[in-house]
Amino acid sequence: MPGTIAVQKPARILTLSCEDRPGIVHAVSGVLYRQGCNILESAQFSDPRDGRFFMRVAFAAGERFDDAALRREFGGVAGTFRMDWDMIDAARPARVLLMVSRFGHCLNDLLFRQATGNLNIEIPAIVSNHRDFEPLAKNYGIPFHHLPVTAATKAEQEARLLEILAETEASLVVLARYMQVLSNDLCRALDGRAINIHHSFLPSFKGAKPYHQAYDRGVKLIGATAHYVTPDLDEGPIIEQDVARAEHSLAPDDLVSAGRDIEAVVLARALRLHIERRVMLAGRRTVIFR
Ligand SMILES: Nc1nc2c(c(=O)[nH]1)N[C@@H](CN(C=O)c1ccc(C(=O)N[C@@H](CCC(=O)O)C(=O)O)cc1)CN2
Repeated sequence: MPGTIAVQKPARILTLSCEDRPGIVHAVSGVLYRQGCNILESAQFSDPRDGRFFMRVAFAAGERFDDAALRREFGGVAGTFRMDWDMIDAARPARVLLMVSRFGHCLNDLLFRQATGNLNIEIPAIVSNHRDFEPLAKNYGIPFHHLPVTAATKAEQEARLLEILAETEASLVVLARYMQVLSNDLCRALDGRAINIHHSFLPSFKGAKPYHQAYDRGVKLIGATAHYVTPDLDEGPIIEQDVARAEHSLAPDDLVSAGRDIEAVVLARALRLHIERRVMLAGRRTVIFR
C-alpha cells in the first residue's frame, strides 16, 4: 500500500568473534549487501584488554536470498579473519529441555511464557529428580521424565538425561531450580548450552541455601543470577542478574518468597538473551548485546 513501510523481520542472526583489526565490519556488511540482505540490527564490541572483537547482526533476506550462497561467501570472509561464527534462522524456536527439583516457580513461569508466545521456544521435555511437577507437565501436554538420583546412581541418571537430550533434539538445557550438582563430564557435554538460575546475587552466597546465608549475613539486597553451568559450582559465566531490597524484618522464608519473582524474571530474561544470540562467551565472562 503506498506510503506504508513493510516492517522487515530478521531472517537470520549472525554472531562472530575474532581478533580485532580494521575492516571487519566493512567485510561483514559487504557480504550481506552483495547477498541482497538488509541489516536490521547490528552491535559490536572490541575488548581493549585482550583485543577480541565480538559482533551480532540481525538481517532481513532479500528477494533472491540464498542461504547456501550467503554461507559460502561469508565462509570466505570468516577464513580471512579467522572468525568463530554462527548463523541461525531467527524465526525458528529454540528447543529447550527444562530441569526442576522441588521449587516450581521458574518452571511454571517459563511454561506460561512459552504457551502465551512470550518466549520463542519449544519445550520437548521436562526432567526432574522428583515427581512434584508431573501434573503441571501433563497440564501443558509436555513429556515428563522422573529421573531420581543418588551419589551411587548419578552416572546412570546423567547418561539417561543425555539420551533424552538427543531424543528430543533439544539445543539447550535450563536448570529451573534443579538442585543437584552436575558432574564434570556432563558439564563438558553441555558446555555453553546449559543455563542455571542461582538464587543469590553471585558471587555472594553460593551453594544450596543462599537465602539463609543472606539472612545470617544481614544483607540489604538479595538477588538472583542466571549463568552458564560449569563444573565449578555457581562459577559459570553470568548472563543476567537482578536484586531486590531485603529489610531486617524479613525472615529467611520471607527472603525465599521475595526471591521467587526475581529468580523467574532473571531466568526468563537470560533465556531470551541466549535464544536471540545476544550472549557471547568471552572466557569466564560474557558480552551481552541487549
Ligand atoms: N556443575 C554444576 N552443577 C550445578 C550448578 C552449577 O553451577 N554447576 N548449579 C546448580 C544449582 N545450584 C545453585 O544454583 C545448586 C544446586 C545444588 C546444590 C547442592 O549442594 N546440592 C546437593 C543436594 C541438595 C538436595 O538434594 O537438595 C548435592 O548435590 O549434593 C548447590 C547449588 C545445579 N547444578
